[in-house]
Amino acid sequence: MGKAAIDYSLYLVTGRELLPEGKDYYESLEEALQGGVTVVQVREKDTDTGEFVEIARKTKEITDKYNVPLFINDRIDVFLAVRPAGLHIGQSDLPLARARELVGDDALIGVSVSNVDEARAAVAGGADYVGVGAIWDTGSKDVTAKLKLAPEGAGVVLDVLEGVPSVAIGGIHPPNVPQLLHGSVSPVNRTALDGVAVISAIVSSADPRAAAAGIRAQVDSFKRARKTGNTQAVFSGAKAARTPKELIEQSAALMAVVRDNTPLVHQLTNNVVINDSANATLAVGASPIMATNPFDVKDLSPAIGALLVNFGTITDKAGMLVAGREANVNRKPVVYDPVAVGATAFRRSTSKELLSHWQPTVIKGNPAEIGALAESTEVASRGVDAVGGGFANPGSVVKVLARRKNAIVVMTGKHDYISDGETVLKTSNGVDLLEVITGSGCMTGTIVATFCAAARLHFLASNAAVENDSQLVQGDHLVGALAGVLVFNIAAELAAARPDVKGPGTFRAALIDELYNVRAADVLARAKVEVLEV
Ligand SMILES: Cc1ncc(COP(=O)(O)OP(=O)(O)O)c(N)n1
Ligand SMILES: Cc1ncsc1CCOP(=O)(O)O
Repeated sequence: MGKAAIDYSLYLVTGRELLPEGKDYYESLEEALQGGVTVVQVREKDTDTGEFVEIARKTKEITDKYNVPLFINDRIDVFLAVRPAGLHIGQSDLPLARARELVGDDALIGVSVSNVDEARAAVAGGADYVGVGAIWDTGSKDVTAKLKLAPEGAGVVLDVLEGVPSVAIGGIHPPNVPQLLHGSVSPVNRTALDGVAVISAIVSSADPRAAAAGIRAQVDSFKRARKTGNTQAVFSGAKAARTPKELIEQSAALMAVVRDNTPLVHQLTNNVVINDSANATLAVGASPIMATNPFDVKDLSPAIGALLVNFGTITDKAGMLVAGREANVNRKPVVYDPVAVGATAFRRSTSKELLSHWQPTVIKGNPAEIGALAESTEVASRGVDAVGGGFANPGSVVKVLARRKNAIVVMTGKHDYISDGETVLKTSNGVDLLEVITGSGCMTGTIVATFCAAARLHFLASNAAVENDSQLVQGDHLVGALAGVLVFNIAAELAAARPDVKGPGTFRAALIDELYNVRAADVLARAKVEVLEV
């Protein structure tokens, strides 16, 4: 008998110790199955063999009723006593080759992997699926000393699986499922997870049916969209190759969307630029809100058009963590500006923490910041500024980083480079005076966030009836990012050309004026955009 194909969408690992008080294990299991669990693994860490076998046997009776495959965690003896669909083993358990000899060729074997080497070995050894983790910290198992992969780390593992199915495990709960699914799409092959494995998200719930149904719906909608959507550039919403003229026209069109809708642009930004950023937001026709308190930002999230997280002075990390997570939950664009991220170890670790907590839609930085995120040593940073001549191939740097982070990447400079991991754009607007006022890069982030809000609103207005979960945040954010860069730089050009501008001080005031005055016609006439790759 051959192996049956398994739907790994929602993989329940049991944990009787986590049941709510008074909740019966078998009752919880059955409700979870009714909610849509597709695979079950019995995991008993401190149970005598006899009792483990009895629990596994009864569990199998229930899973059989729902036609759901059952796995046994770690214990070959329990597997052999009960003969369910398969065995799940970790790196310190029975070796895969020995396990295969004992269970036979018809049984399935799942293997836990936490890095590329373990994943390659599991694939070579004939694993039927891999459990990738731990993704995040969890109270269900002590993973304190272990590296937590976060969605990005899981994506790197998915690239070496050669078609072997995968589930992610560790700290997975409904609010982070969309971030996990979208953020772990692999950088090279664009492979996605086949499912999520959870203990506490279902077992600890008083209503496991509803808990399971909620997560199952999240996984199903992601999978549906992957099947039907454009999987090449799912995070930008780009559907087809476009000419520079089309991209410029689409960018200019978003200016009216901003002015007609006045989106609320929530900004956690540094205290050097907070006032200029708020004024720049108002000038282009949007509405700034600069709230930083974690309690405040959670309530605000449903109402905002977009979120900007600029960590220039990193005074509000708690607010940044909550605001980004809530923006993901509410499916709002998140623009991340990792100011001077390469300059200190603290900044690097804070950036890692933020990006493991939420999924950005756009990452905007100067060459030093983008280089630091890409772990490149080609461009160094001095404080908040980039030094040196720049990257030999800037288009490739933004494209590779975009694929790794599953985000649009904008690298600012004399020329700006923008990529969604497929298309690479180069823009050449702006003026030298931008370099002698503080916060011009931060204001670019603000205006990019504003136009990403518009890109989402534009999508929702024109596709109201269309289900499209292929993106975490709907809308064409490649164009949102491009529009932000163009509007800001063209306003700067208009400001610099004014006869009343004599230097940085007058330029700064004129820039706010011209962000207010700049029109679609100016963008159409002045935008310099090249498509380097499609
Ligand atoms: C689906 C899935 N993935 C990973 C694990 C972890 O297994 P292991 O590494 O053997 O650790 P323990 O579960 O034994 O603590 C899993 N159980 N299931
Ligand atoms: C068994 C296991 N292996 C890695 S993390 C983990 C625990 C997952 O539990 P939870 O879903 O409650 O975080």
